Amino acid sequence: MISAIKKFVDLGTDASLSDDLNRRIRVVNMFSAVGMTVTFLLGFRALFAQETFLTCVLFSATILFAISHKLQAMIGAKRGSFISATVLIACLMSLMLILVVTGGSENTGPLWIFTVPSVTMFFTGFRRGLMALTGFAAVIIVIFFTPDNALLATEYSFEFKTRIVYTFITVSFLSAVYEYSRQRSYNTAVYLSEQFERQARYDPLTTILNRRGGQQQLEQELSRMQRNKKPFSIALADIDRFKSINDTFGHDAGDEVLKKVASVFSSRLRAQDGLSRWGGEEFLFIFPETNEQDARMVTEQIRENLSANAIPVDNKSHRVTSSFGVCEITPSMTLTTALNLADQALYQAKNDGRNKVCTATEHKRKSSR
Ligand SMILES: Nc1nc2c(ncn2[C@@H]2O[C@H](COP(=O)(O)OP(=O)(O)OP(=O)(O)O)[C@@H](O)[C@H]2O)c(=O)[nH]1
Repeated sequence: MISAIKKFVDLGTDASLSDDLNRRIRVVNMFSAVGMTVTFLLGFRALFAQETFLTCVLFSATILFAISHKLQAMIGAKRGSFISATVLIACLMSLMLILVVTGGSENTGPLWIFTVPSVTMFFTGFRRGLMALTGFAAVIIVIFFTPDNALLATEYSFEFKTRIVYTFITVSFLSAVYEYSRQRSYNTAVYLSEQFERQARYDPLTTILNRRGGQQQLEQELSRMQRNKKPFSIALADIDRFKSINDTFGHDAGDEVLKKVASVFSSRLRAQDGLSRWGGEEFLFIFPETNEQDARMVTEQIRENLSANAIPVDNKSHRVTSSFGVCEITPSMTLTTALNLADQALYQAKNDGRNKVCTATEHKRKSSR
């Protein structure tokens, strides 16, 4: 029973949608359930009281509430939720207009229209809600104040009608203010969480991904490889004798060099490749769907490009080189193993005299000699 209710309420929600949209979809579903139940029970009561018109209206509303619930799943979440919310609001407003025109039980029908502002605002948002409520208020005014009560099937005092209209406008205004500030707060919260997420993944100095961002990229690439079974490669790069740049020209010049090296590295990459700052003067490259030999070739071009062009900082040219360790990752390998192999290859490149590229296979061959 509980799982059936949960299924009904969750219909149309999806983890890929925003929390706000999923929440709206759930509320639309709950509202459909309440609308269906209430109109169905009232429809039965009207049937036994032999009020044919009211019975038809209420049962039609039950059907519309049920349709609005199904629409979300049929049309696809975002558009479906918009259409089903529109059907719900249209259904609610039509019921309210009938209550206003007929007076409902002992002329208390118009009191129900106060449910409209909050529901409309919540389901349709500030702008559309404001337009829908303005239209609804205009129709109510026309129904109430058409000369000789021509559009009313009952009679209300002038005082009652004006009070209802004033109060409705006030409640609508308050609901609009509430929805507006709710939307603003939600947008601010989303903006801040995106900023925090960005700060947590990017390196402020070089503006490329930091280690955390690189690690996430690696995990994404690993799961992609597990799906398509195509190996990919990584390369660890470490700037050669970077300490001497800091010691000779100062830490600020060192920072500038790091920024420029990151930009030289990025400029040689394909759109699908990844680059992150893995540590102080260490960088990680990810080459999707690339075997070790091809990754070696690309890395060799990057190495050549860096060493061939001096980096200008504070009117001085710095010849900067880097060593690289390349490793191909196969489906049977863990990331830790691959990073260790790339690290060992990198230190082999350092031992071989720096400004070199060494692959994990080459390192293995050399160390087994
Ligand atoms: N300016 C600057 N320096 C950094 C940063 N992060 C790490 N470093 C420096 O990078 C230097 C790395 O030096 P080492 O690990 O000794 O290696 P190296 O001098 O590059 O020599 P090899 O790696 O052996 O070629 C250290 O002096 C760190 O202080 C940074 O963000 N900015």
